[in-house]
Parts: sequence; structure tokens; C-alpha cells
Amino acid sequence: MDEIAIKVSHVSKVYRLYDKPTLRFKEAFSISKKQYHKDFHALNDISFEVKKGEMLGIIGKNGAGKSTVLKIITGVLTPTAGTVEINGKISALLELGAGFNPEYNGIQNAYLSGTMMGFSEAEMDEKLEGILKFADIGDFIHQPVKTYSSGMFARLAFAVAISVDPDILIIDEALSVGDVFFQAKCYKRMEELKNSGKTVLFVTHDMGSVMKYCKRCIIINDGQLYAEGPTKEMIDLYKKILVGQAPDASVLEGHMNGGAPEGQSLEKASHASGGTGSISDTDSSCWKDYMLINPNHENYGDGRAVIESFGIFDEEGMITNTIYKMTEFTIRMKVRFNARIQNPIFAFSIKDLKGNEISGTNTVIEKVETGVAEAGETAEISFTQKMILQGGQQLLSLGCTGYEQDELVVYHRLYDICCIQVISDKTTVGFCDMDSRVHYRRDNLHG
Ligand SMILES: Nc1ncnc2c1ncn2[C@@H]1O[C@H](COP(=O)(O)OP(=O)(O)OP(=O)(O)O)[C@@H](O)[C@H]1O
Repeated sequence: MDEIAIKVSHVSKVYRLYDKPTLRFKEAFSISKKQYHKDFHALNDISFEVKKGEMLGIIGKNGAGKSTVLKIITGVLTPTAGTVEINGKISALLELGAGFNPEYNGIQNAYLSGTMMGFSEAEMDEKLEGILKFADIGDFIHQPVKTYSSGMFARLAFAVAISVDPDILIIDEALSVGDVFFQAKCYKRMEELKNSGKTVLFVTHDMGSVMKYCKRCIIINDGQLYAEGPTKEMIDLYKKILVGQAPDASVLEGHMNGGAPEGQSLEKASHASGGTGSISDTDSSCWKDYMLINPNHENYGDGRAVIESFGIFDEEGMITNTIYKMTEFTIRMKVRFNARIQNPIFAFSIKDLKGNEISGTNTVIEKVETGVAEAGETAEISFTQKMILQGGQQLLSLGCTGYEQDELVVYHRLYDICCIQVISDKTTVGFCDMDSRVHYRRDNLHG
């Protein structure tokens, strides 16, 4: 255990779920010991290790069980079965402000957190200056934390968590609420901790950060350890989970232990397990079923043409919402014409989450003749380009329009229909990365 910071062995967490709150009492007082609950396995027999000095990423869909694992490691929750061994002092940033007293001010809460982590008042006196400097929230530090914005909460919580000089730092999504400068400061501090031999456990939905900071990742899916390995491989697998194309864990195990059966690729293994696969053999009308659709998208038009399906495909032809920066990707849509339309225009645009239009094009700009579409026909349109946008989330809009008597007519538009998550381990200035090649030469004047 010398080299291991955290060892999680066969951990399960089972919750009892009752259809109605009253059933809990009925069960407690049942003379016949009748059970009224259903068992829900939030975690099911999970085992993994984190080495000292490692920064391990934990990824998985909403509700997969990531926070539950962290809470069990930090002792906030007790496991139903299994054990956790910890080698070192843990500092954890779980839910924002968890452990803070809303009526206390920032300083009082810093002392409260320190006490809970086992520091004396004198030790916290020494740490306070560092905490205040890192949090950098000015006079708000004297206000009750119930008046804080979520960003201020994050600043104080992170400042306390890192200032106590932990051996193991555990972070659950908490950084996403801070502004970008604060996030950069936190990531820098996390790297410093890692470089000084500390262990960091990091849960996030931001694949760019995982890519940048973690060499190794585990994927938790439906309460189980689905896979563990190098970050890039894990992100690729996670992309498949998100669109329901992931191979069975058992197929994967064969692959991870030295290749898929009979030399199958993971893609083929996915077919074997009932998943779909690459673009070429996927029915276009199903594409949209694999995309993560924005429930708040806008859908309008006169219906003479309808975008029946669409998808985003990576350079390997896999349908996905996640694209690596500087790789080629394709946006495809399938359109059905319900009337005769002359020269329909097909378009896409990409916006950031603030609504700024970042890029986009259409068949007129690209000088593609679309001709006359007859009622009852369908068409497939694809736009292929290199992803040069910065890492982060963008929203995709699609449209089919046309000009009739010089008036723009909207046949069908799907505004902000789905998200494109761009993964990048480098952020340049502005909206896009021009992929600059940098040369540097130094002339040595002193011979
Ligand atoms: N107290 C509880 N009682 C019953 N079920 C619970 C309880 N706490 C969590 N769960 C369930 O356990 C599962 C795992 O939850 P957990 O918070 O660990 O997921 P997560 O992977 O961290 O998700 P997210 O990415 O949304 O934060 C979820 O289905 C959740 O609804």
C-alpha cells in the first residue's frame, strides 16, 4: 500500500427506494417483516486504485455513481459492502459549500472546515492569510456565506481545500462555477500539488480538462466500473456510451486484456453486442436518436421541407456529440420534401453558450447547386470541415430555407438543436485556434 494513495475494493452502495414515504414506516413497523422497498444499486462492486502522485479522472454520465464513489472515499457516506483504504490526509471539494454554515462568514467557515479536517485554531491562524489571498473575494469574506454567489462559494471552498496542504485532493465538478481566471488559478494549483507528489481525484464533465490534466481515467457507468485506462481511450469510449454505442463491459474486458476476440476492433465488438457503429451502416433516420438533443431547442418552418434526421460524425465516422479539436468532422442531415421546391438551401451554424454566432455556412455560400426537389423525395446533405473552435460546448443549429420572389422562406429550422462538445488540451486566444506553427531561433552573440 506504500505506493497506493486510495484503494477501493468491491464497494457497493445500495439505497432502499420506497414508492411512497409512508411505506418506509409501514416496513419499519411490519410485524410480518414484509418489505415495501426496492433496492437500488448506486454502486455495484467497484474496485480501483489510485497511485500516490497520480491525477486520476473519473468520468461518466449523470447519475452514474461518480459522486457516490467520492463521498464513500471521503467518509461522507458508508458503503453497503466493500472497503476503502486511504493513505494520507484527504481534502475534498464535494458539493459546493457542503460543510459550510450559511450563517457564518467566510473566515468563520474557513475555521469550521479546518476544524473538521482536524486542524487546531492555531494551525488555521497560520493558513488564513493564504486562504484569503487565494479566495480573493474582498470584503465579502466578512459577510455570511448565504449571501455569496456560487462563484464566491467556489473560491472560498477551493481556497480552504488546497490551503490545508492535503496529501489527497478530491474535486467533484466544483470548479465549473468559477470564472475562467479562477478556474485557471485552481488548475495551476492542482498541477503544483500533483507535481509535488500529491494525489488528485477529479470528477468532471469537462472532457477538455480531463484530457489536459489526467493521464489515466476510470469510467463509471450505471454504478459499475466500466473501464479504466489512458485518458484518450477512455474519452473515446465515453463518447460511445453517450450515444448508446458502447460495447458490453465483458467484450471490453477482452479487448483491454489484449485485444477484442479474434482481432475484432472495438467498433466491431460494438456491433456484436448489438450497438450500431459507423456512419456507413447506420440508417440515416436513426441518426438523431444517437445525438444529445437540447430539450429547449426551437423548431419552426412552413413544413414544405422537414429535417427528418441529422447527426454529427467524427473523423472515424462515429456518430457523436464530442469532437477533438483539429480533427475533421461531418454534420449530416436528411431532409424530406413535402412540396416541389426550387433550389432549397441547407445550412448549419454554431453558436457559443452565450448565443454568439461563431461559424456556419450553407449550400449557397458553398456554391452547391441543389436543383429542384419534388414532393415525396428525400435528400441527404453533409458538411465536412476541420474543428478549429476552442474546447468547450457549442450549440448547433440546422436549417432548410429558400428564396421565393426574393423573399427568404423557412421550410424548417432546428435552432440550438444539440450540443457539440469540443475537446482540446490547449486554449488559444479568441473563438478559434488557427493552429499556428511556432518557430523560435536564438542567435548566440557571445560565441
Ligand atoms: N440518498 C439517495 N437515495 C437514493 N438514491 C440516491 C441517493 N443519492 C444518490 N442516489 C442515486 O444514486 C445514483 C448515483 O448518484 P451520483 O450522485 O453518485 O451520480 P453522479 O455520477 O455523481 O451524477 P452527476 O454527474 O449527475 O453528478 C443516482 O441514480 C442517484 O439518483
